[in-house]
Amino acid sequence: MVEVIDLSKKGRLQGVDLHLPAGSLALLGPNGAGKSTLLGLLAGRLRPDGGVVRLFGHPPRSLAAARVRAYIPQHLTFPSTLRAEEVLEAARRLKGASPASKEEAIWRMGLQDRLKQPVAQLSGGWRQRLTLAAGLMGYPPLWLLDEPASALDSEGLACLQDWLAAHLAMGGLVILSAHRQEEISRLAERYIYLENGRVVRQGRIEYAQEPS
Ligand SMILES: Nc1ncnc2c1ncn2[C@@H]1O[C@H](COP(=O)(O)OP(=O)(O)OP(=O)(O)O)[C@@H](O)[C@H]1O
Repeated sequence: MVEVIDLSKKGRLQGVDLHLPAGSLALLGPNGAGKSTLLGLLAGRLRPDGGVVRLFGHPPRSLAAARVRAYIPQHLTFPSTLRAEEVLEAARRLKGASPASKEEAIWRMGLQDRLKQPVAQLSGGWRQRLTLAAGLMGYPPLWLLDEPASALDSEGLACLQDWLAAHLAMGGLVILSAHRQEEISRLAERYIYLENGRVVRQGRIEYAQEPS
């Protein structure tokens, strides 16, 4: 459950309210509307100037909130000399996830044939798949994803869509930002539309497709 009441960040976000018991929510809006700011506040990376956030009852900067949340920012870099498999193993240890969770993350994002490659040699889309596999491994209940699909090809998007659907089927919660209509309709059930840091409309996404 995500609860947000009158959340503000000076010059970037104003008076945002959210009540999300489960399901997936897309943050929409033009460049600079405040989507990443809202995700950063939920992720505990930014301090609000006003308002309240509770993630499963926990304040976002608490350890308890960190345990229930995966946050994948727009630009995440790994040491370029590490191989993909080393990144995934480091993520597994950091999270205390099981080897089976790591294996699932690898096949969910179709990374089986890329494991030996150094991060520096991966294309942008494959790096994004690696980032998602490392970040979402072990199914923390809340996924906060900043433009998770912008670098993905259609196969990568299908991988993410299937994984996200499995997560939602288990009662998980996803908040993500997106621009392309294809991503929005395949990844989210509801949306809020931000302009100049304010929610100007919200509703259901009408043409959400079944996962492949
Ligand atoms: N570190 C920062 N310090 C101050 N203002 C910032 C900072 N980062 C972003 N902003 C401002 O906050 C506002 C919201 O930016 P934000 O990155 O949240 O928008 P966005 O909707 O995610 O945009 P995009 O679609 O381009 O990713 C913009 O006016 C931006 O210039």
